[in-house]
Amino acid sequence: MDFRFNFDIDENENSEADTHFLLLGSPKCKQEPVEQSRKTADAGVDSIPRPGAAKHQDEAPKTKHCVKAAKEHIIPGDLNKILENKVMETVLDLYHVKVSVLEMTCSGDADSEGIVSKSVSSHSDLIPGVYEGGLKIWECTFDLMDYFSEAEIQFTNKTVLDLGCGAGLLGIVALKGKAERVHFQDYNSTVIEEITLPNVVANCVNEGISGKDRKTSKPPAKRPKKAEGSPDVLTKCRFFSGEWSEVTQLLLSSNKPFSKYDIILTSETIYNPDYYSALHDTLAQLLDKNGHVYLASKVHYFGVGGGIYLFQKFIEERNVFRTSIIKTIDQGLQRCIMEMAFKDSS
Ligand SMILES: C[S@@+](CC[C@H](N)C(=O)[O-])C[C@H]1O[C@@H](n2cnc3c(N)ncnc32)[C@H](O)[C@@H]1O
Repeated sequence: MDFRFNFDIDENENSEADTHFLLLGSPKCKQEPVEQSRKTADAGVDSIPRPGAAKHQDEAPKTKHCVKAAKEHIIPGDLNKILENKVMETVLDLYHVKVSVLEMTCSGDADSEGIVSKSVSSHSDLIPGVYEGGLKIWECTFDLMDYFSEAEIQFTNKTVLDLGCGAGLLGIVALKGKAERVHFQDYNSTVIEEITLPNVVANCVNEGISGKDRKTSKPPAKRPKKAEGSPDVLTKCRFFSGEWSEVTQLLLSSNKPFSKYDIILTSETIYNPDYYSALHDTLAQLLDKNGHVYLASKVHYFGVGGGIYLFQKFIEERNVFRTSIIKTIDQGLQRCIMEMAFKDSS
């Protein structure tokens, strides 16, 4: 699969994105004098470099940056609404929304962030701080799915987070593996509403698409069958959008009971070193003390700068987690699967 990066957003485009966010009123925009920025930069969890923040604080006397606020997405009562107008295709026996059709049909309220049109018009799969790639299924998702089968990873009765979920296939596999709870997080609310939630419903709700269709992947079902009956599986799920530190705060401060995750799954989320601090702190705050993170990544993201060894070094310097590379995939761009657990876990 060919991916397009766009990390050279010109000033106008960036400010347009910020204005757009302001008009929507969803993300919080903070304006900090440089001294304040420096203070928070030394302060650990709150010092997270936010998507959209200037890379080098010294170059920006005042940093105005938008933080994509966290939101929990309420699952609509009428599940058929979620599948309405969706064209699905299959991969590895899983159904997912066909993005090329979504690109032609999704606008207005359905794409209030404007990320579908921005991604198409900029020919880009990543627009930092605006769109973080969740409309597409990235190849390391499949590496991680293969690894689950090979290593016989058990999800039964586990609490699982699919972090940076995009299509949500990893969380869907965990749901099918009888996880007790699965939460899905993506940066973009459009991704959660137009991709992740429909995929969960199509794959998991009362066989939203019939088991018969599922076995014959040719031709793929274009439209999911109606979701019928009690959507028990959805009572196990929660869906969140927003920047990682904001989602963490929302989960930890919410009135709803929250227990930490036994397993956090995350694929292709370490391409941008600016986000490492936020990602590290999110994992540290949300993982159960005996939990495991399974992270899949390319060895290096050309043009962006991140990669598995850079992230591993970052993690080791923080001295909270132990890491091990448990699989290397050598076809095409080299890719890896890394496992993480707390240093002091049993
Ligand atoms: C390249 S996509 C990968 C999507 C999916 N995991 C896959 O493998 O197909 C990266 C994902 O990480 C999430 N992400 C990246 N940076 C983020 C940030 N700073 N805060 C929250 N989510 C972020 C986005 O939601 C996005 O879906």
